[in-house]
Amino acid sequence: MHDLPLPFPTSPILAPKPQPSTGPVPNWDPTAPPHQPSRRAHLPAFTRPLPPARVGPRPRSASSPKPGTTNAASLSPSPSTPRTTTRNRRGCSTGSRTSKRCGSQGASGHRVWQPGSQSQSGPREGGGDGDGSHDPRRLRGEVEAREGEQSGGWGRVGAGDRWAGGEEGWGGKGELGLVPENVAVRTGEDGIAEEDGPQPLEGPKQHEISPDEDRPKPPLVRIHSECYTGETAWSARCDCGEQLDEAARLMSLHGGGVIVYLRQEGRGIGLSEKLKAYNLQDLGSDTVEANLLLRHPADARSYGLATAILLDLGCGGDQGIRLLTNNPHKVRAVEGPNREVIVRERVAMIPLAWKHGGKRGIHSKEIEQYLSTKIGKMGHMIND
Ligand SMILES: Nc1nc2c(ncn2[C@@H]2O[C@H](COP(=O)(O)OP(=O)(O)OP(=O)(O)O)[C@@H](O)[C@H]2O)c(=O)[nH]1
Repeated sequence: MHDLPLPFPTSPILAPKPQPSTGPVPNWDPTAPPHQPSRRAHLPAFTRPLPPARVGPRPRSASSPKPGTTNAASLSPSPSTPRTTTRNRRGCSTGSRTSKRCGSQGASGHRVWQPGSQSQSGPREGGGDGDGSHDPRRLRGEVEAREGEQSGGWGRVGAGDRWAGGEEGWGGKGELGLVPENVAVRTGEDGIAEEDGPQPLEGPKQHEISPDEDRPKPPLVRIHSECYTGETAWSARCDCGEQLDEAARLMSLHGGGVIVYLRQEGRGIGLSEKLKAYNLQDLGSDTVEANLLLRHPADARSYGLATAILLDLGCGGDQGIRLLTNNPHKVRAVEGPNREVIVRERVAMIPLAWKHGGKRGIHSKEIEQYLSTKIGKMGHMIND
């Protein structure tokens, strides 16, 4: 049977790509109006549909979806938040691009918190990195090109989940963790959730209303670069693992957010080259010098994919985002040349050891050198 293009995004896992037609379509009705494939049918399927919610049973209310249609109820920021997007039998979201809001359930079927309305902002004059890598049309192509490479998919983070791309683990060139209020974060001796950690379900209100404005704050966003050594092995050479957990913790306390996980290990040079750089650092080079000695740029990353992902989630427009970072280049890069995504606020990621006088977080000679090189040579702003 011929597969007509679907009017909603499909997961590469669940749905085969439509094959080009080689002949007349069986049962084709010549009197029927020509099929107009929707624009969405040709857009990349960034995400795969949510697995069944794992945050425990929820009482079914009269407005609960019927079996066969699902939505991300467990990620719903507020019981009063209208949920209009449902899924068809394939589990695909039927939400439309135009109605999508950053944080609302989007094309992927994921729900990320996003308050308020938004409109598209006009282009920014003379903005951007100037290297052309953030042209949204190019970004879209970049995502499409990478779609084929995706080995896993997208995941959300729910209670009990760690930072993995859903059930199949890491995958793809960029991954997304959607952080609901009941996110699980690491706790322990140096844990970050002990003192003022997330308060599941009974936690803070999902929509933070600032006193002087009646509209909610822009969503928190973390664009995180892969760091196997820091996040998985908890190396004391960098604070990457701490930053990832801290981002999740902050989002869990402040109504959710978006984590875009980019597979740009070692600032884009890859794990094996980063390990070579570590050897050079042991011989006295700093992180920048080590990269240069290995004939790599000091920072080989790009953020065009992150911009495209945020746009796909509806994070473009006037409301903007609050970006968790100390890296000014990241702020500029993620906005794109025409300021497709507006960073309204930079939220500093202060090392826990600095915040807590060395009582918490990572402390080592290496990390102090690592941080001082970031400040001195890469312009990072590690302050509030
Ligand atoms: N080449 C290299 N990469 C490193 C080193 N230490 C950590 N990384 C990588 O650096 C990336 C994290 O980037 P950072 O520069 O620490 O931080 P950032 O993302 O630019 O800035 P923040 O948003 O403030 O965290 C990850 O991909 C790590 O794997 C190192 O010594 N050498």
